[in-house]
Amino acid sequence: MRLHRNLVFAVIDALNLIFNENEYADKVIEKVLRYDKRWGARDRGFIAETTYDIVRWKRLYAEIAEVKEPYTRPHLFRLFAVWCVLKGIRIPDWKQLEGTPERRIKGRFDELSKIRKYRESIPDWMDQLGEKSLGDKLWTKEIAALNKQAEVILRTNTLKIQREGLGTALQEHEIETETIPDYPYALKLKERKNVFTTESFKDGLFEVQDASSQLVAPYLDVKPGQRVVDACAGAGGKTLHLAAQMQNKGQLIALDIYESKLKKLKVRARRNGVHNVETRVIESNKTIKKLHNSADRLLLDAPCSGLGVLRRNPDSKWKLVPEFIDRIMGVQQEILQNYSKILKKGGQMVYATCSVLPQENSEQVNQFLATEAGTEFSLIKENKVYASKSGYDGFYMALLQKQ
Ligand SMILES: C[S@@+](CC[C@H](N)C(=O)[O-])C[C@H]1O[C@@H](n2cnc3c(N)ncnc32)[C@H](O)[C@@H]1O
Repeated sequence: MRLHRNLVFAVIDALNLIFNENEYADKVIEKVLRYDKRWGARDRGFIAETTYDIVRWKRLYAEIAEVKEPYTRPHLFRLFAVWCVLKGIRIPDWKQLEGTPERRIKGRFDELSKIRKYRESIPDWMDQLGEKSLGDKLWTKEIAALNKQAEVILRTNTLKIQREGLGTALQEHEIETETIPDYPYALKLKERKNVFTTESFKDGLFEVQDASSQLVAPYLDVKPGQRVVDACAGAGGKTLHLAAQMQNKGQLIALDIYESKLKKLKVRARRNGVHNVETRVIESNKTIKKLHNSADRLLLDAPCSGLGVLRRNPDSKWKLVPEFIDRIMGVQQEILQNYSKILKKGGQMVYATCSVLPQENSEQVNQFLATEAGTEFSLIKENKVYASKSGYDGFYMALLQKQ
């Protein structure tokens, strides 16, 4: 691979913003990709993938390169040099990369790879928490799987097209896909491509949604004509799936505490041809009270640590702190206790997270069932989805019924 100076400089700029200015990786990549309109798909792919790679392996690379935060530009070039050597890319004769100690880098890599927190490039606290929560064997496998680059998975919008038709439509844009057994709406891209510029996307024929996330809406078993509440709807990834499962019939109420997210949901709903969704911002407990005892189905896609989706958000490894997980666990229990009142008698709800930690998942459900609010509920089934077993994101979902 021949390295192009302007692309590498864009990567260095991106790393500076992510590591030193604490900006979000996805936003930074959007920003640097706007530097030069002439860059083609391969150039853009190089910038995005190299930046994500170095973000993912920050701790390991920094240990190898012997650099500490805040990183100066020469430090960032040293991280980049480690990336080149470990990828087997010839170091160009640029002055920023002069004297790269290739053999030492390989030696340090072999040595550090024996220790999980370096090999998997994670903070000490995360390694300890993962091991304590999942046990040594499962955590070792899980964190390795969570460090793999996520494939691009699409969810067919069955309100507009069936999966086979979507595959054919994408082929016309030279996008090759394959189905995934046991995921009835999913198409996996055979090769990473930008799907957002296709007519099929603009026409709302699909959404980009990980395979594990596609399990959540069907778990709630919604029916056309029901009254369904999605209480932590965000920008609506699962709301749109619920609407498709309801065949656009019935009432779907999408709630969130952030209006900005619900605005995005409305744009996506229009594109998807979803007509049965109404958004409401949760301004106070009054918004919830008005809905008490009214829903046939309720989705609680709770805010969480996001430990199950590290493949797609590797910068979370450096932005997450244990105090956030402690705080969000309190919010999860409050959501279970307060929002479960939205369900009618006989109604069903799904509590879901994109975390693999039992304390955010089954332990929250058990704790809820042991409280007064939980006495009316029983657990029907739960699914603990591990990246190391499924090959997709880590997720949790529990189906509960109100007596
Ligand atoms: C896991 S995300 C939802 C993702 C979304 N359901 C999707 O499929 O795209 C959790 C959402 O909960 C929202 N949230 C956080 N605290 C909340 C609360 N107390 N009540 C309702 N929603 C909350 C966040 O704004 C965020 O959008």
